[in-house]
Amino acid sequence: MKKEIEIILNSTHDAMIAVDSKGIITIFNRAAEKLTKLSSDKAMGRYVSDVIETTRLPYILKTGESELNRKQPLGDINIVTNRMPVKNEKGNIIGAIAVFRDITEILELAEEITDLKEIQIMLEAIFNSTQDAISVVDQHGIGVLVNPAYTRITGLSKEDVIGKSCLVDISEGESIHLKVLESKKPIKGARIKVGPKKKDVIIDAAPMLVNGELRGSVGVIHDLSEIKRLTSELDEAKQIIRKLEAKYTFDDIIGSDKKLVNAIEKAKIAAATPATVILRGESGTGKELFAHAIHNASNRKHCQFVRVNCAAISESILESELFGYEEGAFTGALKGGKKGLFERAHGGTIFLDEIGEIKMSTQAKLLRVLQEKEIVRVGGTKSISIDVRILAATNIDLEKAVENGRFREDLYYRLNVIPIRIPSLREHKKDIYELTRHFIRKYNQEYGRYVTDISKEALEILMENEWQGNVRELENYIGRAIINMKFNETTIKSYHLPHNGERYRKNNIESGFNIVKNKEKTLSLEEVVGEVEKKYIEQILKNNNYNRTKTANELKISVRNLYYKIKKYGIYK
Ligand SMILES: Nc1ncnc2c1ncn2[C@@H]1O[C@H](COP(=O)(O)OP(=O)(O)OP(=O)(O)O)[C@@H](O)[C@H]1O
Repeated sequence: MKKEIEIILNSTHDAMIAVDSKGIITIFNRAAEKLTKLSSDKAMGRYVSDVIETTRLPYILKTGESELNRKQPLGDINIVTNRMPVKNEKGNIIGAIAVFRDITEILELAEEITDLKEIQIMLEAIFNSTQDAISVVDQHGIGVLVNPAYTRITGLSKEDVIGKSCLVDISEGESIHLKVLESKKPIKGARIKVGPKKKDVIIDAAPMLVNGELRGSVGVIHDLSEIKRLTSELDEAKQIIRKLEAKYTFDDIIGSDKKLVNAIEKAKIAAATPATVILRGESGTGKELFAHAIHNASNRKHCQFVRVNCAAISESILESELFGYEEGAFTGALKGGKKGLFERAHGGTIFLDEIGEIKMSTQAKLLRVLQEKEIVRVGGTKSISIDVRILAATNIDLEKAVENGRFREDLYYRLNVIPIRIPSLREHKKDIYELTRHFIRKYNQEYGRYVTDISKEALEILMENEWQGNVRELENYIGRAIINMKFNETTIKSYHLPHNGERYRKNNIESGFNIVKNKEKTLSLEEVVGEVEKKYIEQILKNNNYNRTKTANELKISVRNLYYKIKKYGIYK
């Protein structure tokens, strides 16, 4: 029997030490040897505290109390111990026993579990807060996980998809999850429609492989309307940036007619001086093109070129845009104030387009800049000196505006240092062929076409046109003609030329009502008026080849009001 007990004691992983009533060691098993690194020969028959200090067995002998699950370090390991007295039938203490176990590994495991829990919490936070929807399915294509963004984008809740086939959320297109599960390969940029609202989305999906075994598929769903919105914001930003750099030079001005060449020669001379230049001419004649060329031929070409469309910015903010403002100048003013465009153009050129549209009080401030070469920020008192070359442009009769008291005479003279009149296209029709070929080359690049020329008959039609919208109108006209051509056609023929004006005009109001008629739900009166107004403005702008002054005149509204509406409705050329 003694032998059997010995085998049991030595085969358990728990270390065991027993003592008699005097504290002399009577049991010291293999696990105890391993743990204490002592052989049982050296331990057996000795007083326990002489062998190991930490057993506390003498204390148990004395008090007769048990100590259970006590955790403590032992050398460089951690142990958990149970200690208890051994009593006879009468209840007298005849010995004590200590059973202990190495829990270092368990503690390390627990630490790892805590780390894993933290990672899990972090992943959950990312999963729940990302703007992109995430959907996870198992290897059979059954939904297992979706995040809140998934519900926001698709309109489907967890309950709608979890435990269900991955086909439930698709309203148009194929299941990308199924394709991934089938091919075990990732798919990028797939476009489908999801949910009851048929949301347009782009999906990137990848297989989940654990040790090479397919366990499911994870899909990230991007809201396409959001991407479209961001792209259009980016386009807008690019438009603004484009306006901040002068990209044309005199080489980009096409034409050899004497009137145009005279204007170019005058502009080249002006470019070599620091003098203020005013560019006069109808809309679309190339005033901005000339302004770019003058800047790029001047010694300021390496500094900023800032273009300000004085008609496009509302009167109330034009001043603060031009001259900047001090902190607290008005409600909504930025902390620390803001630099104006004149300060930003310091060392460079400012191009004040549509200068005839600015109100009298701003004209007074502008005069000061021209006279004193300094500005005062809105809400400020300090003068800031600036070194900016001024180029201005207008298509209105400034002399008449002076006569009517709408434009300051002193400012007129200050601006009129070097006036350059750019001829209307009617005055240099001879250049139409050269310009047409120039625009053909431009659109070939833009549209990836191989148009080489224009036929004699088509050119004759161009020569007969009045070109109220000048070179801009011709440019758009050629663009539309090229769109009308088949891909294998290389010469613009008369039948490619768009029919102008009247035909479109007749249909304007009708097409305006059609948009309203075709709507699925009943729109509010304001929405209907807005839709028709937008469509109508777009049409008239198109008829006038985007000549804003002419469009405003036809619509009988101010140019500024037209700019406001163009911005409000997001009308782009
Ligand atoms: N001589 C020319 N050679 C080549 N392109 C030209 C020429 N004149 C005008 N253009 C082109 O015609 C379009 C209109 O020109 P631009 O914007 O300079 O006119 P603008 O007189 O400033 O018009 P607006 O008064 O309406 O602002 C531009 O795309 C410009 O590049």
